[in-house]
Amino acid sequence: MSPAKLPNFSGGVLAGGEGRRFGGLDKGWLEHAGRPFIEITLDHLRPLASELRISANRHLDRYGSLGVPVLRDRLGAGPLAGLLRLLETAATDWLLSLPCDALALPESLPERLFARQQATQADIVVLEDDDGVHPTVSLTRCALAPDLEQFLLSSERHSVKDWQSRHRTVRLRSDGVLANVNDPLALNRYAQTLACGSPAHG
Ligand SMILES: Nc1nc2c(ncn2[C@@H]2O[C@H](COP(=O)(O)OP(=O)(O)OP(=O)(O)O)[C@@H](O)[C@H]2O)c(=O)[nH]1
Repeated sequence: MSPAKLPNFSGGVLAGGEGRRFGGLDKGWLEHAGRPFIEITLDHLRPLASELRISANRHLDRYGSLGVPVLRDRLGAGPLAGLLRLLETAATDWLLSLPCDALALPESLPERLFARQQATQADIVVLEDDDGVHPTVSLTRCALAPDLEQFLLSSERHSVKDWQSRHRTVRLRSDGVLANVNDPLALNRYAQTLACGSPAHG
């Protein structure tokens, strides 16, 4: 699918986590190559999405200074809480979500997610690579927002995979690099592989 044929979609960056593996730092504001993670991640979506939003729970003014609406969680915990806010306020039928530490993405990811959705008529498409499934790198039908709200109200475990498994969810096998850096080791490894000229899985 060419960029010109992409359906309208909403781009959402999940940046509301506690960043425990980074010592509690706000991951969106960590830097790689002199740029905050949040800016690098937004750039993946900026040229293609019809609207962009950030889901965050601290440093709201700072996130707001990026010129993108910022949504604070209202219900639930973990990435699903952010996903709910992004889904229920989207002005489009589809949400493409990314974690705020998505420093590198497989090429043409939006086109490939939509192509997989159209081929399968799934409600959710999640990215999978050699490291496993990445539930927050996904395309989700926004009409699922009321179901997600019910799920958050009724379940104790707020696992993204558990919620996605209630719906027609398919995987998109990645044939490229996804660098989402969850801890300092992964960030160092990513920086080193870039310095050697060959980005590797993060
Ligand atoms: N809005 C929102 N986003 C969240 C929440 N928890 C995690 N996220 C985001 O979801 C994505 C995946 O989260 P994780 O990497 O599993 O968790 P994290 O809190 O960022 O990091 P750790 O504390 O080290 O596990 C990240 O981009 C987080 O910022 C939350 O409670 N609310």
